[in-house]
Amino acid sequence: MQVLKTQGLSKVYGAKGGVAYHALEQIDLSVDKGEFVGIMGPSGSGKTTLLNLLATIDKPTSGTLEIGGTNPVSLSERDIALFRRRELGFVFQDFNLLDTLPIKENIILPLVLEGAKPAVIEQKLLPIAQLLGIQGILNKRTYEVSGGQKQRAAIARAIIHEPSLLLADELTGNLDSKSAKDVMNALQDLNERLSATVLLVTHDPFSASYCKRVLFIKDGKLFSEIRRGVNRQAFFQQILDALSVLGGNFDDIPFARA
Ligand SMILES: Nc1ncnc2c1ncn2[C@@H]1O[C@H](COP(=O)(O)OP(=O)(O)OP(=O)(O)O)[C@@H](O)[C@H]1O
Repeated sequence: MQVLKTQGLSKVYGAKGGVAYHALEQIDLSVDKGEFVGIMGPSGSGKTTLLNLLATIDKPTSGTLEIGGTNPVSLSERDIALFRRRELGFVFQDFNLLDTLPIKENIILPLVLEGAKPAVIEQKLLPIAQLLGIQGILNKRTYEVSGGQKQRAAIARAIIHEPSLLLADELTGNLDSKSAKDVMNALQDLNERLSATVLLVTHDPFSASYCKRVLFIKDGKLFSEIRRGVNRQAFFQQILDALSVLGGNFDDIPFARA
């Protein structure tokens, strides 16, 4: 079953009056339920632009977009906000947890916003917390837990309402290598055990090596695609090779890590 489909998706900045800049051109992308897809590309290649379109934060100049069978571009502002809340989960580089709330309250927020009953909330919370290895920190405040634990809590919050698609933006960017590994292993478990559909935008070949498929974009166009076999380390090497063919400017790539 297809969760995400784009056809000819394009974004031109400054089209009205200013100098037109084609940030994304004719992106055809399709992601099935349960896939774990990475998007990589040099600085300025259009990754954030693509993510903003998929996140329904920005609208395409042309082309079509479907998430879970709905074209969000056709919805009213109010319905887009609801669509985003129900159909999408977000994980960001800087966690975006609310420091005034305990970890548990942060995680259950999407269900509280939906008016779910306390019993239903408890029923959904524990299995996800266990899967992500954070059941022991649910009553702690955000300042009492590590960066890796914060990010795993953010992943739990992004998935607890069972969205069609989980969008992750540089989710290991603020983590040391041990925490990054824990977070990526947790995300992989989530993808495999719950068939969660994940789309990850990253500069980091180590994080990307956890994906089953990585797409590379360059100058706003899809450039190439590689699929992972059984061996993650071998895929890491394939990603490095693909990046060197891609060229361009990559900031802070930790080439040594596998
Ligand atoms: N609001 C905007 N107006 C005009 N040009 C923009 C705007 N936002 C992005 N761009 C341009 O579009 C291109 C793609 O930008 P985008 O932020 O999507 O790249 P990126 O791949 O995410 O880069 P990075 O890895 O550095 O974050 C860049 O050349 C950028 O300068």
